[in-house]
Amino acid sequence: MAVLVTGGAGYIGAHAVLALLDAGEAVVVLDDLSTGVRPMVPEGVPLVVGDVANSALVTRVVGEHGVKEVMHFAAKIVVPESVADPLGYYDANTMKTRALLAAALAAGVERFVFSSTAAVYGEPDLAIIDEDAPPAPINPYGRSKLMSEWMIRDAAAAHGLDYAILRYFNVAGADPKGRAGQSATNATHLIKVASQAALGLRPALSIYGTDYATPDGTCLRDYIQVTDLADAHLAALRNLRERGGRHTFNCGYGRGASVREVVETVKRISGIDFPVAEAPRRAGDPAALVADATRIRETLAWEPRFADLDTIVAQALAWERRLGNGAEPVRATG
Ligand SMILES: NC(=O)c1ccc[n+]([C@@H]2O[C@H](COP(=O)([O-])OP(=O)(O)OC[C@H]3O[C@@H](n4cnc5c(N)ncnc54)[C@H](O)[C@@H]3O)[C@@H](O)[C@H]2O)c1
Ligand SMILES: O=c1ccn([C@@H]2O[C@H](COP(=O)(O)OP(=O)(O)O[C@H]3O[C@H](CO)[C@@H](O)[C@H](O)[C@H]3O)[C@@H](O)[C@H]2O)c(=O)[nH]1
Repeated sequence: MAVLVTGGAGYIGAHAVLALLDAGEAVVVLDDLSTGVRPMVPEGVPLVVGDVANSALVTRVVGEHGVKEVMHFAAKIVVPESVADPLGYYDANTMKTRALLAAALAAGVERFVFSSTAAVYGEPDLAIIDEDAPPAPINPYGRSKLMSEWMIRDAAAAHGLDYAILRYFNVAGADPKGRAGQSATNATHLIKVASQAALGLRPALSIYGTDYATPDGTCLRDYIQVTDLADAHLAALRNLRERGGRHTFNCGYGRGASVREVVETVKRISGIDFPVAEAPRRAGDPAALVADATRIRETLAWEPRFADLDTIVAQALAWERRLGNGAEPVRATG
């Protein structure tokens, strides 16, 4: 009986695959390789190249691998792209999740773990957000994910599915053993971009907005290390197996770091003083997004192992060095 991981050749999905393998679970990956890369799927793990909306394919994979559980990571994830191409995002994230859900339910899947996002909260009044805060996404990406959450809840109520919706805050860092990391070439995430600037792979870094109502004027984010996040998925799955249920969990640490703090940390850890420019605000950026993570800690007994920003940055730099050297990601052995 294998866990079906959609998007398992992508950044977070690949780390979830490693966490599952490390825990002795069988895994099958379904990925269309639109942003994911084949070498991120460890040796020995079946990779089915295809679309999550291909119902016949999903039915076949579920049947052939005895799948009862799905972790659904596959999505488009770039916020500005979602503003430029909203219908593309509703198709990729909302409609394809609907198709996957329908095929999975019809094929007998019992448990579903879904990648949602802090973007469902929009621009919250409160700096620290718990799961009961009213969702109010401010861009098509966040709305495409919120609609998926609603579909999962409704389908679960009608068809008896157990689920965990995980709302990630800002995901960063890399596998501590160096087996995986953020490999996308056009990534826009701050820690990735700053690491590339430190290694000379980008000429400079721009800080978007220095006039926010935050202690140093730059945005605050709750950066969660990707292996800790993968562990949270495993804990959520085990909880569903043991107790069933329907859950929504914030995934973060409950503390914010400013853009300036992140930039200073990357400079200090790398020992490289790369050029930094102050630029206007980026459209759609809330001033602060910090998770109240009480629920996931209490319900799943989830204990982060890599919550320190220095550690996260060191991992991101190590991974970037490896990619900068032209090396392919290592094929992990699990
Ligand atoms: N990176 C973050 O900070 C962040 C924050 C919140 C939520 N998320 C969510 O986490 C999930 C994973 O994000 P990521 O950062 O690993 O992105 P990613 O782009 O690295 O991974 C997405 C993977 O899904 C695959 N994929 C996309 N559409 C597909 C389809 N129709 N069929 C099959 N495969 C498909 C891609 O090839 C890729 O391997 C997404 O659902 C994203 O919305 C990410
Ligand atoms: O070159 C850069 C890149 C980013 N930032 C700033 O850094 C902060 C973090 O930005 P980024 O790393 O792009 O993440 P977010 O825009 O916060 O969004 C991420 O985190 C969200 C959850 O909090 C997820 O929904 C999104 O998918 C994910 O991209 C923001 O204030 C940006 O303005 C800069 O100043 N310069």
